[in-house]
Amino acid sequence: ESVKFWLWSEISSIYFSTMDILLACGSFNPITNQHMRLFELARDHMHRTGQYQVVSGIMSPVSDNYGKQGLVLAKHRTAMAKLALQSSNWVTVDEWESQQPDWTETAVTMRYHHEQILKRYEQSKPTFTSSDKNIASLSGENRTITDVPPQLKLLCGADFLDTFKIPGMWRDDHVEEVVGRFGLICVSRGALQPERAVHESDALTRHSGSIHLVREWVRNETSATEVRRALRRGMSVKYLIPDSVIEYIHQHNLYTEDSERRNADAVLRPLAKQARPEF
Ligand SMILES: Nc1ncnc2c1ncn2[C@@H]1O[C@H](COP(=O)(O)OP(=O)(O)OP(=O)(O)O)[C@@H](O)[C@H]1O
Ligand SMILES: NC(=O)c1ccc[n+]([C@@H]2O[C@H](COP(=O)(O)O)[C@@H](O)[C@H]2O)c1
Repeated sequence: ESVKFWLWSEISSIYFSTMDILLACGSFNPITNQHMRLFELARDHMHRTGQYQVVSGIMSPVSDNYGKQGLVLAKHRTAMAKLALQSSNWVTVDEWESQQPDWTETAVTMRYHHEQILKRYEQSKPTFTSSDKNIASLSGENRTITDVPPQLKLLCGADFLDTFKIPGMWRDDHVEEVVGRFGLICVSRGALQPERAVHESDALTRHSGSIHLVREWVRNETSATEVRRALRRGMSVKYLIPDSVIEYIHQHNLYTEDSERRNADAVLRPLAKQARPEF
């Protein structure tokens, strides 16, 4: 009986779940342990619904012309993220966004990754007989559902959700696209109230079925800003970010009074770009 139950639960989880790929966009200036925890928390949450199988995660550092104060070069932010994520067997860093000549809207980054996923899916899709059409392989954690391509979802923290309501920060059609077409997983952050952010936005409420709110019970208020502040003051950031990243920062003398002044008077690129009437 227990074998029967096990088989049933295995097969049903394959048949009834959707494969998901999580994409986190941000400065990662520098990457922190909590950035990596976001992926773990989101994956556990999605698996517990019984409806989603998270197969991989992508971290996409923003490009140099984002205009955020203290932003160090993308090549360093990417290198640090790669060092940190050496410890993950399912999350990788993607450089496409960081290498674009101008800052890229998150909806556009999502379109790019969505296309890449579809391409890879089409290339790797095996052919099936009608009887085994849904199951490609059933081998431990590598099982795949092949008649539906993986879905891309945006992964973020609660402060990201709050940026949707900042005037001029997001185009309405991009919010629709990110949330409605793709879907969003938002992890709580400190005292922020993501439920309220959804409630107070008509667009987010309309698509609340595609928004997954994850509660982080071990409240962790690590922020890259605080990490940079500690580094400038010569204080320890050990256990907030991986040792390999600390070493990289010291080797390249990355976070200094000077680096923090970078973009100090700049307008954030989304605000400047979206303010242009022809855009
Ligand atoms: N402690 C945290 N809890 C939940 N989400 C977080 C946390 N830190 C970062 N995030 C999320 O990670 C993503 C990338 O964040 P980002 O690179 O801006 O880091 P940050 O720590 O917020 O940086 P900064 O302090 O410079 O604003 C965002 O979606 C953000 O909400
Ligand atoms: N209109 C948009 O697409 C839009 C606006 C603001 C921020 N973002 C993105 O959100 C992320 C925010 O990162 P930070 O929290 O580091 O500022 C970045 O990846 C940025 O590109 C997108």
